[in-house]
Amino acid sequence: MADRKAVKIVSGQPDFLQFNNLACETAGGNVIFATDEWFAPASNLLKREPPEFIASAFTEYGKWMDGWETRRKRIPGHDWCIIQLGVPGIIHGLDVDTSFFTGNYSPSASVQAACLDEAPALTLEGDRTGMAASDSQFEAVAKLHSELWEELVPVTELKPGYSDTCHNYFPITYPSRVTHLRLNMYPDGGIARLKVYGVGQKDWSALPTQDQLDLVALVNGGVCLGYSDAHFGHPRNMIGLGRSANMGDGWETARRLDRPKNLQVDGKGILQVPGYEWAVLRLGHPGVISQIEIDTNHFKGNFPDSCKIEACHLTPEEEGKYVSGRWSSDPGNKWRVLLQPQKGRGTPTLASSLRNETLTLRTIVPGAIRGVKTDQT
Ligand SMILES: NC(=O)NC(NC(N)=O)C(=O)[O-]
Repeated sequence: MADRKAVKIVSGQPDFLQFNNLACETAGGNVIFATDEWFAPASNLLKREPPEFIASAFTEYGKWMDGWETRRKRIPGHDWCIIQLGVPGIIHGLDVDTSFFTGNYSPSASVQAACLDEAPALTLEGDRTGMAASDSQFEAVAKLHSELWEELVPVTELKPGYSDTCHNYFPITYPSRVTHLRLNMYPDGGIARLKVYGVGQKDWSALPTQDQLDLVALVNGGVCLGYSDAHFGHPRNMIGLGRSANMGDGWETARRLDRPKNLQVDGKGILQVPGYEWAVLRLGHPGVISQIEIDTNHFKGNFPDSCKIEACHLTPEEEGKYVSGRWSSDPGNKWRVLLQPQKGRGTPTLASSLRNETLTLRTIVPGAIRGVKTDQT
């Protein structure tokens, strides 16, 4: 396989950024409680869009900020909020992003985790003014639930929200499934986003084996393990919840700017652009694949010329051998074609041509799907 680029790990950035954001609002993440939301609501922490700063924007509460920002504390205690993950799972890393909070960022933070079958029964309503609850009431709620929480990140100084310091990355080694996080700010201040990078973990034991479901979906534990290019959109977007809102919600590569020197004409006189883009996705569970949907919604002038899907079953050890940037080689001759190359369509979707196509490769029990996307001309 001609490899355009190895998986891109931008130098200095942690590997865990490749995983899914399990707390993102588009994955169903939700803030269920916050001690104070005077300047800006905690729900902003989970927004998918990068934080913004609008110098002229003020509200009746103060400067408009794109994040969670509490008042300057004049009483003992600290501010905290509880986040219900959209996709419960194993967490590999956190980004506490303080973008644009400079004179008002939270100086320190800690993060706790819990696995709760039900959301904690919080007796206090968080309110914007924070006036409804006295500090002792807040402390009572905190204490009530203290046995639920295990420490993921101890109290740690944060860096301010300038462009070169705003990402406060924390690699996490915590082997248990997490459903809820508690983010603590010491004592108060602002944080723009909390990104929770990990892999969803579903309880498969409760599901009948004959049920059809999307094995690669983020909510079912699917994850992108590698790709050739993610210039405009990461391939993990393909496995998000529901249909995409716009092009930014899909996988989009950069144009191959080296095209002119690589153009070839085949035996039939048809122009060919050699090479292709690829992404490797691990399924949430091994299974028999009977249907594939490839949705090119919104990609009209830039949909892929064609695509092909290959599948294989890999043990964790075998996967480990591939992961070190060597997805382009196939030493074990493992990959089998699941979907022969299909011509893409810009509109409305390629899915319409595949939705009814049943692939009955009953002899293959894939543990991964490899999607291969050619570049447009
Ligand atoms: N200019 C500010 O941001 N002031 C205050 N914050 C907001 N959002 O108004 C503060 O707490 O420092």
